[in-house]
Amino acid sequence: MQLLQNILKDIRTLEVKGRMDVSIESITFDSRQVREGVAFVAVRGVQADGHEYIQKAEEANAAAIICEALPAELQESITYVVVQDSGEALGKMASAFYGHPSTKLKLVGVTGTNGKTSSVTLLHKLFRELGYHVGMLSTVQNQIDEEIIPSTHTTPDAVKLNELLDQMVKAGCAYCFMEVSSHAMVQKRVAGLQFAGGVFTNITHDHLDYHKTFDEYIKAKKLFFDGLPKGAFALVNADDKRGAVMVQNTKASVHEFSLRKVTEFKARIIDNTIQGLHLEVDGHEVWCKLIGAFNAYNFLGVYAAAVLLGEETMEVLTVLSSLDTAAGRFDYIVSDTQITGIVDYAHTPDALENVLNTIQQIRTPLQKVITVIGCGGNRDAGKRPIMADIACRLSDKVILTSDNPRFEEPQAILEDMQKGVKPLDFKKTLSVLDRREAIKTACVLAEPNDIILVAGKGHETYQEIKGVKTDFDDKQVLRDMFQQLGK
Ligand SMILES: CC(=O)N[C@H]1[C@@H](OP(=O)(O)OP(=O)(O)OC[C@H]2O[C@@H](n3ccc(=O)[nH]c3=O)[C@H](O)[C@@H]2O)O[C@H](CO)[C@@H](O)[C@@H]1O[C@H](C)C(=O)N[C@@H](C)C(=O)N[C@H](CCC(=O)O)C(=O)O
Ligand SMILES: Nc1ncnc2c1ncn2[C@@H]1O[C@H](COP(=O)(O)OP(=O)(O)OP(=O)(O)O)[C@@H](O)[C@H]1O
Ligand SMILES: N[C@H](CCC[C@H](N)C(=O)O)C(=O)O
Ligand SMILES: [Mg+2]
Repeated sequence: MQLLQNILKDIRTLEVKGRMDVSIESITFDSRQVREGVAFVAVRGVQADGHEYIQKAEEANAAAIICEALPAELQESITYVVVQDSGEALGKMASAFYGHPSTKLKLVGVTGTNGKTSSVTLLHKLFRELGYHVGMLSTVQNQIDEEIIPSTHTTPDAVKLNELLDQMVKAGCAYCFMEVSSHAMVQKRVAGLQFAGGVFTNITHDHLDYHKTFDEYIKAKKLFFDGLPKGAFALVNADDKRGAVMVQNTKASVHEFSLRKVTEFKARIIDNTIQGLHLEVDGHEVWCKLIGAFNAYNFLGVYAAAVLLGEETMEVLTVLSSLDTAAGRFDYIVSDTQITGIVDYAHTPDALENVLNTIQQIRTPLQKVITVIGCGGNRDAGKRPIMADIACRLSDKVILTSDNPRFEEPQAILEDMQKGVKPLDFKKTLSVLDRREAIKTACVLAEPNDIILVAGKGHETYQEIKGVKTDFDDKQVLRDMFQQLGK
């Protein structure tokens, strides 16, 4: 319970109608959650405008309504507050409501197209091993030490986010490592948070359904670094050509890591095998369980962040070398006939290319590569033909299929992908709409020692069709098919 005036202390209000000393039991941006004592914040979204639900919030006896424009008629019993940007106000209000939890631990955000989950998972495991209580917010799951809290978004909404940070503070966490998505930046889900540091992994094609242009997508990611305070660190991958742009206007101290240039933190890949990476990091030789050149970036970024947070170099490298990454990232099983089935969350062109390049680097000339790939519905359609083309270029056989069609027609998504298949590759490509059947087909086609890559869903344990999620786990399906087919 908090007084409205305390929650709004750091927010510039344009107009106030009613008492500011009312008690607020909770904050919501969803009229369906409004009860007596609740403050409703009207936010403009993609599907709807929260301002259209102000009447619903009034009917549900909201204590206060925070909005960008007042409704025509006001209720006596409700306090109305007009702000410039209600999304930003929501973030700051949520932070104040929970007593600014982000200032009571060290909060580090990781942003970029790929590698966020891998990085925060490694950071969480590393700092646990170093003896700290640690929180994590990620696409796969949120965590407070070993307690798992299911996650619905890569970056939760501002209210949930501050509630989780508050729980972390109460559990004695010294750190929280979180993913910061570009959607979160545009929607100001992290407004009002105090970050101790930020990490940029890379930026490539994704989410253009939402951001419209690549420039807008870059701007969304850059906003995160623009907002970092003095005293925080801004750590960027200098091998990504947008690394420098990210930190152009930041007040934080800039640090770089690279595999190709001479920067403060640097690494070199000595060997890259299915057992893991052999690296040289800042002059020290290390082996790690992570697979693929792209994971050398994740390893180096995590190492650099830990050193910037004051940890000792050798201790960090020793612990990191023993860690696994997140579930569903280059996760593999080997069948009785030595077929390797890899499950990976590559759902962007860059990720798919990286994973397939890794497979090409570690396979023997006799091993065929069979790729099963789909693209999500109601998401960036531009990446569909590109991903199909990459799959064809780097595999011996490709099975195009479905990946969370959501509200789109699976067949239409498949046709978008097929447009990327070059005539020369028609022969190596099959389209199998049903994902289970597609994985089965890959297993039927595979001969002993071959490699099957099932890409796009990684850790996900469902298939989402028309708003309904049904159980589906790529790794389990692979296991079942190997067994069923006696492979
Ligand atoms: C496109 C997008 O990001 N949408 C998010 C957004 O919803 P929206 O803008 O569609 O909201 P809306 O339906 O237009 O409604 C506008 C406002 O009216 C309110 N409303 C609506 C109906 C009603 O009856 N009453 C009411 O008050 C809503 O609560 C909302 O505040 O705000 C919601 C609340 O925070 C999010 O749950 C929702 O995430 C949807 C489910 C989603 O799928 N988001 C994905 C794309 C996403 O956020 N992904 C990123 C990145 C993924 C990655 O690459 O890792 C993530 O961080 O997860
Ligand atoms: N540093 C990296 N650079 C390029 N590709 C990567 C990198 N790390 C991981 N990948 C690839 O991207 C996929 C997704 O990785 P990860 O889950 O860590 O990214 P993410 O940024 O969290 O993605 P999302 O935005 O969906 O949450 C992996 O399965 C792998 O194929
Ligand atoms: N976080 C990503 C996940 C995509 C995963 C893929 N399986 C799909 O459903 O498109 C997104 O929301 O775009
Ligand atoms: Mg993620």
